[in-house]
Amino acid sequence: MQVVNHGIPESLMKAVIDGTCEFFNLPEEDKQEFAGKHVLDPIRCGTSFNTSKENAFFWRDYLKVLVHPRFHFPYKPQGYSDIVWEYCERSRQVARKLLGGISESLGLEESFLDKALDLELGLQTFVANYYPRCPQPQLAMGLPAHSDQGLLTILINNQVEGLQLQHIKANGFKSMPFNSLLVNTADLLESKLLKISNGKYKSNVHRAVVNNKMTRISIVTFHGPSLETIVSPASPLLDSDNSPAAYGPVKYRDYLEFHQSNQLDGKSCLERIKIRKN
Ligand SMILES: O=C(O)CCC(=O)C(=O)O
Ligand SMILES: [Fe+2]
Repeated sequence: MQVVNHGIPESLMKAVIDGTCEFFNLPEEDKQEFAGKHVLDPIRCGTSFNTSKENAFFWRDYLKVLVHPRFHFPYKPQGYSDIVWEYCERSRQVARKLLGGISESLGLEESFLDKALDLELGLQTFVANYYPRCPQPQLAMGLPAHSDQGLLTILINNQVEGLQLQHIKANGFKSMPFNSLLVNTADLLESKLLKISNGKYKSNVHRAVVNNKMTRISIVTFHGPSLETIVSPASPLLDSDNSPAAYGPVKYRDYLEFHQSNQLDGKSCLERIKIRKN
């Protein structure tokens, strides 16, 4: 979905994009300091998605940082951290407001998901994606088709087209307009609500393509429950005969670790927690 009137100033979004551009233009040895080793390290930057598992790399550099409940961030370039802190605060407010609306749309109290998923201590991850100009874009991919982990993701970019959403009916991918705040519904929202809400909140599958004219930057904030939350279908919505649980309970920390340690491949992680019927 696209969100307008979200209250995040355009100047702040632009400052985040500019700071990101400066970060990726730092000398390689400066960025190495933030490389990180484990998928749950608070600051990690690198290339592709998971180079230890991939044979061919994606045309993408990234910076991934855990920004809530504790804010971490690289200390350079100067001023980048303060700008991102402000942006993350505001995007988290937008995400919580949207999750309140989603709760209500399912006939639950506005605060239902907030309380059930402990969003006060919710994990928020900031990801900056940097896709350099690519001489042969038809031979490369920025990020392959995937669904996001977490509940909701909020995305902005530097006004360069590249994000494509999968359209089941059209049997293909369609480009998204590039000038709005884009919200993707992510895996845990599906696991909590699929079937129960008649598929109203499926996690959407998307990918990022590259081009040969301009570098593309996207900023994605992932909003999830607290790491210790056990996510399972919302009990007020379950009815053991008509709407049985479609997904098994999973601790968010385990799901996140699993998602980040594998290759990006459609919804394969969500499939792992699906309850199979014999
Ligand atoms: O760059 C984009 O538009 C998509 C990024 C994305 O899907 C992600 O970081 O999960
Ligand atoms: Fe994504």
